[in-house]
Amino acid sequence: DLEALEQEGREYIMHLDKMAGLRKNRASLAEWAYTSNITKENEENRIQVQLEISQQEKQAWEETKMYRWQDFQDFSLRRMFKKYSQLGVAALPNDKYKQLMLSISGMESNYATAKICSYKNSSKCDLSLEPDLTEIFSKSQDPEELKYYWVQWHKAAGARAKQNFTEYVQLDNEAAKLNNFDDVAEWWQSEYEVPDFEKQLAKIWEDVKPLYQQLHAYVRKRLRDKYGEEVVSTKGPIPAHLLGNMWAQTWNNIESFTRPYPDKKEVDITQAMQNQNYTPLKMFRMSDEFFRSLNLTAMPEKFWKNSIIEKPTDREIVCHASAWDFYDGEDFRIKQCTTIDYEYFQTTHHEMGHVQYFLQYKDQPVVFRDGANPGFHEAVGDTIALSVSSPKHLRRVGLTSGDAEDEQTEINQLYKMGIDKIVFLPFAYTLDLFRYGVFRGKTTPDDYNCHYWRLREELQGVEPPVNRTEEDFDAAAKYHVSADVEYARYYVSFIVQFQFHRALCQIAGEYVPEDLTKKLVDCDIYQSVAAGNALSNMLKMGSSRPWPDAMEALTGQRAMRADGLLEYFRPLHEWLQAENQRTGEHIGWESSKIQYC
Ligand SMILES: C=C(C[SeH])C(=O)N1CCC[C@H]1C(=O)O
Ligand SMILES: [Zn+2]
Repeated sequence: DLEALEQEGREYIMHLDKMAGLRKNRASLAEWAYTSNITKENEENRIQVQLEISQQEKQAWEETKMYRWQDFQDFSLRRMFKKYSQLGVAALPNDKYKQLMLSISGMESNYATAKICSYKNSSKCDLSLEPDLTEIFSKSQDPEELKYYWVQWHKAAGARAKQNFTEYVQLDNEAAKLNNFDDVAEWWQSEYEVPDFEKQLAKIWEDVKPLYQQLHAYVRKRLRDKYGEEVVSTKGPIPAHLLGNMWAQTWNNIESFTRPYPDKKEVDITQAMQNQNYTPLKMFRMSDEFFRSLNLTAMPEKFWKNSIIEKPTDREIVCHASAWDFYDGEDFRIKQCTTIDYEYFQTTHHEMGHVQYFLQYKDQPVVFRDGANPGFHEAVGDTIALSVSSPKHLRRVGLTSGDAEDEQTEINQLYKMGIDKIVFLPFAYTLDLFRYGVFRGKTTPDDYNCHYWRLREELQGVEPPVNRTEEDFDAAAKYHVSADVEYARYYVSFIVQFQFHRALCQIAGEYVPEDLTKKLVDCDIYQSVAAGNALSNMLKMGSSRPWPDAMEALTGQRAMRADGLLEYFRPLHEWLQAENQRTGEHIGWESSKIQYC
């Protein structure tokens, strides 16, 4: 009878889940070995292990299909079977699977090991993206120097990846079809378990665009004031190399000379950290202490032993920050090439947020040890960082001296947060709108670059510093495109983190709507056990329930909405509208004069 069949199914899937945990542990160890020591041998070993594991997964998948799990009564049991019924890339025949793995690791190792020659000394050709080019982009205010490094990096990391990328698209789409998806775009979107995901992304952009356009207009004016009309036009897009970041995805590095009230005290966290001899380990200890202050879980012993928090000098590694779950309930790691600056202070909290999520759901079945959706996993650390970057918290930890919270200081603070959080949204939206078009075949290899820049101009209002051709492939100059990492997760994260932050601040008694002594911009949930417990209740669920259930557990809302972000930035939005009115700055941008199609 059905009861007995269901019980048999339960015993089968729990055993399968334990085996899956061992496979994922083995796969993670092989991938860690490769990305923390990039050698041909470690690459071959990683691919060999992935191949063996894909055989075992294929075997298990054949057995799982035999069960009539759709008729089972138990919701969680059905959900486990549903997840195990999707084989993934292992559905490819061996030779194609291997080819796909080679094309992705070819792009990723090219990105991680690319070296650029110095602008000032053409015989010095050992500059890496991290920390060298990142530091130059954070400090240089020489448009010619920035243009040189922008062009060199996009040649080395972008153009050189075009062949591998074209192969990867072909093979990954074949894998998608073997999993009953039309293409990889549909496969990626299925992770969000809502039928109208792409429409939701568009709706959020519609809600945020007016605020973005005001901020874009203000920044363009301040950049034109500094670099002149020849370099920054009055009504055109902003040249992408002048925004302090290789991909123009966050603009924090131009805060010092664009902030609204320059005569208010400079809040240079990077300088303060360096003056106080911060070390990478201190940054990690401070982040761990914040999580513990919320009654969340301390980083386990193995974390401190196995993590890599500084760039090694004796080998090549993948520097792009990452957090790792080894699926054995005790081995969790972070790998990043920490530098002592505000940006990496944020990144450290971001990565620790991933590990905290791992710790909170570690007693779930392996198949549920995942974010409620990929955006949730990206939002945990950032939500904590919203408290850490508040003036109140920075004063608490001694990174800024006291300054009365007057209106001008508050606008400067919201501006600092806005050139991080608001400007990121059109960038993130572009990256996956571009790849959706590629996977759907609307964008072919002959128009990769044209379509990429058309989207970046239309949504972000930026333009390349020089003309582009189809010899270039600028999208792959961004880690996630070269590493086959979906990016809509960050777009979702930058929206839901404000919904999480607002809920946690209310629980902590730090935010009371309409109470001017309890403003959202000043909220710091540090040491609030009540907030920590509410966050823990959501994180413990992992992916065991559809994400609207998880979101409702913490915020009472079941939908992803821009209202949290818009509420947080409302005073800035009003200020920008008045300021752009005062200066008569053109809102929006006319088409670029740079050739790229
Ligand atoms: C820090 C990570 C590792 Se999940 C990252 O890739 N992030 C964090 C924010 C956006 C995105 C990026 O750097 O492009
Ligand atoms: Zn992340």
